[in-house]
Formats: sequence, C-alpha cells, structure tokens
Amino acid sequence: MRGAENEFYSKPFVVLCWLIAAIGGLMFGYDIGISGGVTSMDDFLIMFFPGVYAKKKHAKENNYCKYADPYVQLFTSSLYLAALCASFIGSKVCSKYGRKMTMLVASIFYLLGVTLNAAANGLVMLILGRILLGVGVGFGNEAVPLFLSEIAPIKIRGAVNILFQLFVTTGILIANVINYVAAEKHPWGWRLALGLAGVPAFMLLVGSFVIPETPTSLIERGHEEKGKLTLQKIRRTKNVEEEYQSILTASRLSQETQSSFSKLMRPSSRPPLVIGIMMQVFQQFTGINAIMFYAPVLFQTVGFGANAALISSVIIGFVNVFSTLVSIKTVDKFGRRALLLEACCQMFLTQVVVGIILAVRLKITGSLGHGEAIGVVILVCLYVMSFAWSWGPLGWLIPSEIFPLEIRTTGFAFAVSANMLCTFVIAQAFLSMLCHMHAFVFFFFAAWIVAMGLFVIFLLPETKGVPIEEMVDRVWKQHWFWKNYMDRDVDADGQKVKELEF
Ligand SMILES: OC[C@H]1O[C@](O)(CO)[C@@H](O)[C@@H]1O
Repeated sequence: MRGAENEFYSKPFVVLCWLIAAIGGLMFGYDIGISGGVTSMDDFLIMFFPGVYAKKKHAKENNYCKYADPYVQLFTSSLYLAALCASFIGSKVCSKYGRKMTMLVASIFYLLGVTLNAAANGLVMLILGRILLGVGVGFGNEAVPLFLSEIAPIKIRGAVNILFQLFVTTGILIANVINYVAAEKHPWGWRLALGLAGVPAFMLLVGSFVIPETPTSLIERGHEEKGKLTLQKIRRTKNVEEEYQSILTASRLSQETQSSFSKLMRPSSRPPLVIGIMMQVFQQFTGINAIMFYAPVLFQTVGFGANAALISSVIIGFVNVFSTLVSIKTVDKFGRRALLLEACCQMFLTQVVVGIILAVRLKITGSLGHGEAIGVVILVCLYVMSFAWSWGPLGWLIPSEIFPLEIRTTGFAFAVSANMLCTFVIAQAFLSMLCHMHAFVFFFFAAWIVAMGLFVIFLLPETKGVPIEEMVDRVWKQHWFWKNYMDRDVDADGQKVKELEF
C-alpha cells in the first residue's frame, strides 16, 4: 500500500516499484527475441521478403547464405540504430525531467511502434514500427537501469539492478514461446507475435504513473525536501541523513556551470567513460546476439528441422532466464570481477568447441548427426548460461553505478548507445559473417573473449558494496592505472580544478 506524505512505503510496494521499472527490460527483451522467430515464418517472408522466401525454398538445409538478405537484417537492426540515437535524447529527458518521466515517454513510443508493426501491410510500415520501438528502447534502457541502481539499498544494489536483465531475458523467452505457437497460426501468426508486445508496453505506461521518482533525480533537479522524503519512504526509516547528504553533495557538484558533456570529457571522467563503453562493447562481442537473434535460423542452417530449431531456442531462453537468477544471488556476495572472469573461461571453451564441431562435421558430411546436434545445443546452453550470470547483467549494472552524478545520465547514454551500436553491427553483419566465415565465426568471438578477460584482470576495479557517490575516492583513486587520471582536471585557464568542499 502507498503511504501518505509522511509515511513509509510498505515493503511489497517498494519491491513492486522495482518490478514495474524492470518491465522496461521485458519490452526490450521481447523485441530482441521476436525478430528471429518471425523471420523464419513463411507467411511473414511471403508478405515482406518474397525473394528470401524463394531462396529458402530452393536452398539446401545447410546453406549458410540462405538468410543473408540486407532487408531481413535491416528489419532486425533498424531498432538498434533508432535506439542508439534516442538514448542521447533520453539522457537529456532523464536529467531534466527525471527517470520516471523518461520511462513514461518510452512506453508511449513502444505502444506506437507495436501498433504499426502488428498492422503492417508493407515493408515501410514494418520498419517504421521497428524504429519507433527503437526510440522506446533508447529511452527505456537509459532510464530503467539508472532508476534501479539509484533506488536500491547499497547492499543489494547489484541484485536490484539485475532485475532489468532478468526481465530482458524473460522477454526473450516469452517471445520465443510465442513465436513457437504463432508459427502455427496461418497467415496472421506473425501479427500476433509482433502485436503482443503491446501488453508489457501498456503495463509500463500504467506503472510509470505509480512509481516514485528516485531521490537522486529529485535532489538533482532542486526538489531537495521531496527527495529526502522519498528517500525516507523507500528506505522505510527516518534515519537517512548520511545517504541524503552524500546525494546532496554530489548534486551540488553537478550544479557547476560547465555542461555535462564538457565534464564527461575531463580526464577524471575517463575511467568510468571507458569502462562504461567497453562493458557494453564487450557484452555484445561475446557473440550473444548471434545466438539470440538468429538461434532458429542458425539451428536450421546447421541442419535442424524448423520445429527442432524453434524448440532449441526456447530451451536456450529458459537457460538464459534461470542463469540470470544465479547472478542476482551472487553479484553482491562474490563481486563483479569473479563472475566476469569465470564466464570468460566458460564462454571461450564452449565457443571453441562448437566452432571445431561445426567446422569439421559440416565440411565432411554437410550436416550434423543426431548426437552432435544435441551436443551443440548443450554447448550453446553452457555458453548462454555463463553469459547470463556475468556480461549480460553486469554490462548494465557496472555502467549504472560508476558515473558520478554530474555526468551520470550523459555518461550512461554513451554506454547504452555503445550497446545499441554493437548490437546493430552484429545484427546486420552476423548472417553475412556466417555466410562467408562459416563455423569460423565462433573463433572470431572466442578471440574477443580473451581480450575481455584481460580487460577485467587489469582494468576493471571491483565496485561491490561501494556507495555510488564514493566511487572516486574508494575506487578510481586507489586503482593502479586509473588513479593517473584523477588529479589532472584543468579549467579553461589551464588551472587545476579544485574539488568542492562542503
Ligand atoms: O540475454 C541476452 C540479451 O541481453 C543483452 O545482451 C542485453 O543485455 C541483449 O543484447 C541480448 O540479446
């Protein structure tokens, strides 16, 4: 139940607010999961991509190139391009009007996009719908992870933030199941699959009226009293002075006249900026979306029947959701680095073995035997499992907790857009890569995994349990490499910038 002005929120209401915000993740995940299944439905291909349909009918089962069509790829990837641009506008809305308002705007774009998609009668309408959905993703993915990290109690900040990725994976799974059912409904199954995204979009719309604004955003925008009151309500205690003061200090720093972009370009902003961007670039170059977008297509390509391919991607979807739960349980206990490094080992091994099996077997016999096919699905599950408890959620968590308030929304927009850009590149390129590199595409991603392991070992500090407002002193200034950037800020006259004291 919601409390009156000076009462605390009930525990279930606080948790409900986390869940409502995380619906933004569900929308994102649904959009990710739906495109692969829809593009393997014949009715959909006949209507929008007749050329691809003809190629598919005449191609051999293991032809790596049968889906490599730029327009099919554009259907999947246009969403990410739109999201890439929208996240910067989203960051402005987020700092000027708050996280809650940004989520509301996201839900409106989502609803518009879903309507166009489900009603599409031509390629233009279809792509336009995907672009509107992309704008929703840009706004939603900017606001939701920040909302969750700011509203969460420090001790469980990691776990609360990971609700976003948990809902992303749930959205992907629901989309896979719906694709499986909708594929049987001729000729309108694809409309059902695309249109059902309206359900979470509507829930987010209603929910964004229910949740409170984060105390940080309220204080940052000058509503200090209201911010303190909200902090007391969500922490369910009057005793919030310490946290309130640290947000207030951070907010006063952010009131300096320099634009947040100039502040982001200062040397002292470099550590979070580089890490925020690289976490997202690496998350995508694990190759996860090669699996997520194209699992049914990929499995058909290596010789699974259409049904077996869809079922395998549903199995992968379950593994993805349940392994994300592992991360919720462990991230605030074992820390971020341990999860990331373990996953690098597991992902590297599974990618290499899948690559070897496909390279050897498809060359010799042209398709996989029954046992080998099951083996490949198991290996892909092991790969997805480790991604899901590491780079998946931490790609969002770490960027949302490392930026000081004064550059938080702008810095986070760079991280979101890096994710969108790389997702776009992989969505656009993967089928062509598969067509040209064949099974070697798995070795390409394995090489990236080595690079990201080294990055974690040398450049990624542990942020578990550190209050967001204390990252500078407790993390960056203590790190062997990043500390070199912390004392080098100069103002326009070349004078060293002094830290403000309160
Ligand atoms: O669970 C996998 C999904 O998670 C993401 O990396 C987002 O965090 C998506 O790009 C991917 O499809």
